[in-house]
Amino acid sequence: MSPSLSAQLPTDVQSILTLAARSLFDVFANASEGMLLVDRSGRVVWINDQYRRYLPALGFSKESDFVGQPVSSVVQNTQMHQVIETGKPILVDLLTNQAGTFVVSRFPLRDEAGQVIGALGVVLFDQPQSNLQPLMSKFALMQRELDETRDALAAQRRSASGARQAKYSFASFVGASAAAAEVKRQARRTAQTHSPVLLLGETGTGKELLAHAIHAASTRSRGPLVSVNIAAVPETLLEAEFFGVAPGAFTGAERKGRDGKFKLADGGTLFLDEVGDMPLGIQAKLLRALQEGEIEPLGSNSLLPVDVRIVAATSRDLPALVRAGQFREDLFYRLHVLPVKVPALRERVQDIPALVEVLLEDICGRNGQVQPELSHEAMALLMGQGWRGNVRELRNVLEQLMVRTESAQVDVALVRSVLSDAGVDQIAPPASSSVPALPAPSGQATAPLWVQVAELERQAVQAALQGTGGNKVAAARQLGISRAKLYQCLGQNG
Ligand SMILES: Nc1ncnc2c1ncn2[C@@H]1O[C@H](COP(=O)(O)OP(=O)(O)OP(=O)(O)O)[C@@H](O)[C@H]1O
Repeated sequence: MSPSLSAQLPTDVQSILTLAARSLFDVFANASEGMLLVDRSGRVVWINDQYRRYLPALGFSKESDFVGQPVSSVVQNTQMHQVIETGKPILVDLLTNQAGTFVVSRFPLRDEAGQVIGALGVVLFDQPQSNLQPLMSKFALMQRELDETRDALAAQRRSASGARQAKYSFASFVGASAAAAEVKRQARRTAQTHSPVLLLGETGTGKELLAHAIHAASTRSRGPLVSVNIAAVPETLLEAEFFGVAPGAFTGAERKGRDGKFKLADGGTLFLDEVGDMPLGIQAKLLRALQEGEIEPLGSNSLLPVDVRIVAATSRDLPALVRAGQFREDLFYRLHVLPVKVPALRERVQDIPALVEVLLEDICGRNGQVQPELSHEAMALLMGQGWRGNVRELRNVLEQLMVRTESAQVDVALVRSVLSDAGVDQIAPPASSSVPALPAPSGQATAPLWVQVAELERQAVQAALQGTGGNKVAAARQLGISRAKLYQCLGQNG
């Protein structure tokens, strides 16, 4: 039967709205899985028949024990009080409690004057896993695709910008000498804090390696590690490199804007290599970024918060630069919170055999070469050098050695020839009959540690003395110890 003409919509708006509200309520009441009403104070005043079946699961056997109670004490994780407080509906939400997981809607109820006088809760679905399965799996798929795309984009950005995960850990820092152990101990301690770290040491001593290791051992290890070699970036480009460029600030390639290293390192570590080479103008801006935790991209008038941990390194004498007015004193103190002095290779000659072993393994592995042995004299000669370029210079010499040898053993003559061609300054060329300062034979491994250490020290001092023709001052300097310590190592009292 078609609807009769008399069954038409009322003509005044108020009546239409009242009708619409009642109809909607009826639709919800019949099609939903349950409804509950609370008053202004959040007390349950009514539930419908469908809702009643959840009472046992909520821990109530009688409706009269449930109705009349504050909703937050009878329905775990309810958000009805939030709707009453804010007057805003929560159109779709997931509610999980001891009765299960539900898709729910919550609406404020208002009086004539617009005052919130209560709220209506509707259970739309009580088995979202099965009811909403197609929707949920589509959502999960899209979410997964979004995550994968985000990861791929972040990886692309990282490789394009120099941001990456740490390449080295503390285990990569080869050396068991007292000096090496001490620098590792200090660097490890800095990894546990959030303050800036300042790595001080000559070129090639492993400052960058330690910066990676500090990042890898810190709570930021999952974040990016971004490096800037300040000496390698022209002064005019440094500001954009650090702080980025706002869209539209420039024309051409920069039109779209670009993130700076600070932004790229957000949540991670920014390694500032050669910080002593930073121009004064940028120093002021860097100081502000460190103090305020905010940066201002070029051409933008707004400040961007960034959360970056700074590890800086320099081979220059920063206090001297401060005295000469080339480095800001306030920035120096800001960076000098956790200074770590990285020893020169000549201060830890005992580590040279282990370094040679690791570096040769790497070089030969890359070239597909069989790793040769170095004769004792050849090793002693390497241990007697000044190594102004430190581990990097040692590696270069070993690479050249590998190019020039085909034999299973490298002898002292070849090492001498490579050193002289490479222009390595021979601070202490040992006599060909020298006794190399090599680790104690394994037969001594059962002796108490202090005996073995003392023996190693004695051998190192003797090798250095032979290299300096008996000059104790030169030998002590070469070993990085005092003259008194040198005598002590020889078992003499100076
Ligand atoms: N203790 C070490 N163990 C193993 N390899 C090392 C060690 N120290 C340095 N190296 C290697 O020596 C090379 C130079 O090290 P790195 O770049 O970290 O030095 P740096 O002090 O940062 O130098 P620069 O100041 O010139 O930038 C790298 O190949 C590094 O892996």
